[in-house]
Amino acid sequence: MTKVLVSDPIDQAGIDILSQVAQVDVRTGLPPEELKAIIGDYDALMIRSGTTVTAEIIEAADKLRIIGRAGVGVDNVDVPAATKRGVLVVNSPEGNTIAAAEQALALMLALSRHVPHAHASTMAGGWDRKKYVGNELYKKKLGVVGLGKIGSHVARVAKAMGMDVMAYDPYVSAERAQQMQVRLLPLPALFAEADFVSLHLPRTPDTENLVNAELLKTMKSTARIVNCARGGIIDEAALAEAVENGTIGGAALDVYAKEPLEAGSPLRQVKERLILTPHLGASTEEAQENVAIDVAEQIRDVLLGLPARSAVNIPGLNAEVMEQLKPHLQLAETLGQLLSQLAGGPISELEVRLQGDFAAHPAQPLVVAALKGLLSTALGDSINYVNASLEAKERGIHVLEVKDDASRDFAGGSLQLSCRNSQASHSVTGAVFAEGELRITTIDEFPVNVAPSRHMLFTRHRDMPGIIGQLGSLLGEHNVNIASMQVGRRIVRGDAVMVLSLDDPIPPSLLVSVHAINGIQEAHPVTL
Ligand SMILES: NC(=O)c1ccc[n+]([C@@H]2O[C@H](COP(=O)([O-])OP(=O)(O)OC[C@H]3O[C@@H](n4cnc5c(N)ncnc54)[C@H](O)[C@@H]3O)[C@@H](O)[C@H]2O)c1
Ligand SMILES: O=C(O)[C@H](O)COP(=O)(O)O
Repeated sequence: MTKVLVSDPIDQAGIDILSQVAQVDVRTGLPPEELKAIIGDYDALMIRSGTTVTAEIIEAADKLRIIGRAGVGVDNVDVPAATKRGVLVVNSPEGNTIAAAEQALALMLALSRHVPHAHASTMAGGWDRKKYVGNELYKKKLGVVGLGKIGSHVARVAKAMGMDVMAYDPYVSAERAQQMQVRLLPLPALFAEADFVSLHLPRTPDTENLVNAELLKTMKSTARIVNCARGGIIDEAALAEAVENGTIGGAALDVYAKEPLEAGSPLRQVKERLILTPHLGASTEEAQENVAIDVAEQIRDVLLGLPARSAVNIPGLNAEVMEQLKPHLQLAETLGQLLSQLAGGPISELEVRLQGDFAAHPAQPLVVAALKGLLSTALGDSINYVNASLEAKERGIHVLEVKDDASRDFAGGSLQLSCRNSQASHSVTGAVFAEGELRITTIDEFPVNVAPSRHMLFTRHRDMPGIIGQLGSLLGEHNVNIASMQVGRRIVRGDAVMVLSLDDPIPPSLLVSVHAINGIQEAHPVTL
């Protein structure tokens, strides 16, 4: 029975989808040791930010095929460790965009009007109208750091509220900023000019403690900062001090370097002009339903053998590409399998050549598929689209991609894989014919026209009378049935190749006899 573990609170809509294909166990708040102890039973894991999926947990996950993050950030998953193990990681890149943007806007408004403190004071019996005089957002300068999905929505709404919006994002073009009517500024200038700063960038080694004591000192003493992105981007001790000392006008945080926020955090000591929420950016009913459905559908699909649409660790190979390129990927994988069996040993170089109309397709997915096929002979089921490139790199396979749209051998083009190792080089070419039918069209540059089949035998031999008959009789004597046979040669009585599609595999003892036939130089049994 396929089993899915849900280890964080997930909307019921997601559980219902998973239940269509698997037994779903919801066990939230598991300590890491307990998660490690049970993960080996599960085919899929669905999480939010509450579960940390370490390399140790992935190592213990013998059956795990997919980790689904019902949200955006996968910084709580050791993605390289998952990739190495061939475990797919998927997320929901857009399901909570609006929720997170609205949380940032809510905190900006709450900060500028002292909403939480005024509420607490009123609830405590007070009626302090003077202390809580605030500021308007209208005509104030907002600096958005990270103009991605959430940052862009914040910028749009802020503009509609009459704010003057500036942004810092080293990866956003001037055209995009112009389209959004946002001024792009360097980070120091943005911090110096802003009345409000809202952070919407990921936490990476580059962005860790990006907002430190030094940068805070450059802000206006009335300026306020909001972080609904990730903890660790702001130095929390420096921020607590800057708010306490009046270096800046206030701050609102939804995310923290360590979550849950530690009891002894200096942030908890700040009494005024600081608002803290417990990572609620994505916590709307709408966003939770969106991300749960988005990720549960992907887990369901992957468990059914279908591609995922938002895979984090196979960039460029989403469901749409997989669907469009299905026969082409299948061809690349088949040619990879065939090539590795012809080579019969380690390969140091693989060339993937997209010829004619094939060159119009993106090369990367075809390279990944070719590598998966190539490595599956040695690594079996442990190799997949997730870890194929990494495994190839670790094995020192140098990959060359070539697009040659001038070569016009077939309508639709062709794909050629060539490999080199210390002893020899081999090449195979294939094409996708009408109705997605696959064909092997050359072997070591000899022309053939063969549909791949489960069991095959490839020979290199001298083109001379009697060889085909001898081989046919030999296989017949050993009860190996030949489904089809083809010979490819470039010159009469020169070197030739023979391709046999067989109904049965060739036993090793029979292969010795095949090699013994006079004129046969090489014989490679192939299983696809
Ligand atoms: N508080 C929450 O509950 C919550 C919810 C959703 C997302 N998030 C977080 O919000 C952040 C933004 O999410 P998104 O969906 O908009 O992501 P996104 O990928 O669409 O946008 C991130 C933007 O940051 C920019 N960026 C990267 N490095 C930068 C740097 N050094 N300086 C400035 N900009 C940089 C990127 O170019 C990109 O435009 C992420 O960290 C995400 O994890 C938090
Ligand atoms: O990255 C995200 O999607 C947000 O931080 C939301 O996290 P959550 O799913 O734990 O609320």
